[in-house]
Amino acid sequence: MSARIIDGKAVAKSVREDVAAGVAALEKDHGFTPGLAVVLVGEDPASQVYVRNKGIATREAGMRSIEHKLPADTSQDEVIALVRRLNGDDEVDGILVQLPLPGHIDANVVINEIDPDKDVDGLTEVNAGRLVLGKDALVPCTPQGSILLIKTVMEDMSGANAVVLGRSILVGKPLASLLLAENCTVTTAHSRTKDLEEVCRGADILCAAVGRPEMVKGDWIKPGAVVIDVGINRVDAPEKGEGKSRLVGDVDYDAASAVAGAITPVPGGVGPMTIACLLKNTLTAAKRRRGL
Ligand SMILES: Nc1nc(=O)c2c([nH]1)NC[C@@H]1CN(c3ccc(C(=O)N[C@@H](CCC(=O)O)C(=O)O)cc3)C=[N+]21
Repeated sequence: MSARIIDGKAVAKSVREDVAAGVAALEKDHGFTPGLAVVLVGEDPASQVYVRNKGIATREAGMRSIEHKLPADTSQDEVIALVRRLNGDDEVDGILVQLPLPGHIDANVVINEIDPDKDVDGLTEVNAGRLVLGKDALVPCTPQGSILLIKTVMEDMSGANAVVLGRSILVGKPLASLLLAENCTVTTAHSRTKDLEEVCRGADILCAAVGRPEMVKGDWIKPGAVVIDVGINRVDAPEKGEGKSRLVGDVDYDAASAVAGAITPVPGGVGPMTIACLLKNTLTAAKRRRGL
């Protein structure tokens, strides 16, 4: 059997179209346009690409993109001062501080300065608390996108065994909370988990978010399972030529897709959903801030 391929790019496109329609409706009915502020500190090339892509996607959805690029030696206090200014700026509905930050800046401190109602990454303590308590949170984008992808192939997750591989603050922990909210029986597995392969083999929904290239093998997967590969790892690809690289997930895709019922590819799976959900959160934040 060969797994159904979950087309993250296509689902992301449809989410972005919905957001664009929502933005247009806000303009028409209420006369305002949501704005997303992105803060980038330093010149990390990968981060520059992400920030550029976010700006393009934001404008494509009809929203305003406000970009703040600060030099690598900007002090933590200066970054905090900027975040506070954006908190107080009524034209700004969402704030994203691009991670990672340079080593001399404590990301935790900076992130928690963001007004929780503008925290479109869902990374503040307030939004993490809201998520766990089942209140209206701004939900972290990658886990939110993962849930949307599962829903395209599974109508009802109720009672399903969901295994999340990885316990990061960005993905693993919030994803486990979201799966629980969908009435799954949730196991969070990690580097200390005993009999990891056996735990994975019990999963009706297996989400891999560990950042280890192709760690999950085909025989770890229950036949027919839904496999969500959150990993984006760049590995050498000498077969493509000297010095070339390619992207792989945390799952051995070829082996897994022979066993799974449905699977997300890398690239083209969860990645595109992250940006789509960022736009979705920005629209949500803009509406909630105005009591709509
Ligand atoms: N505050 C903050 N929020 C973030 O959400 C955040 C961040 N910092 N720092 C960096 C990571 C990384 N990230 C990605 C988003 C989309 C793709 C994506 O669309 N990837 C494409 C492939 C892109 C390629 O070809 O390189 C795909 O998987 O198909 C990847 C990675 C968001 N991040």
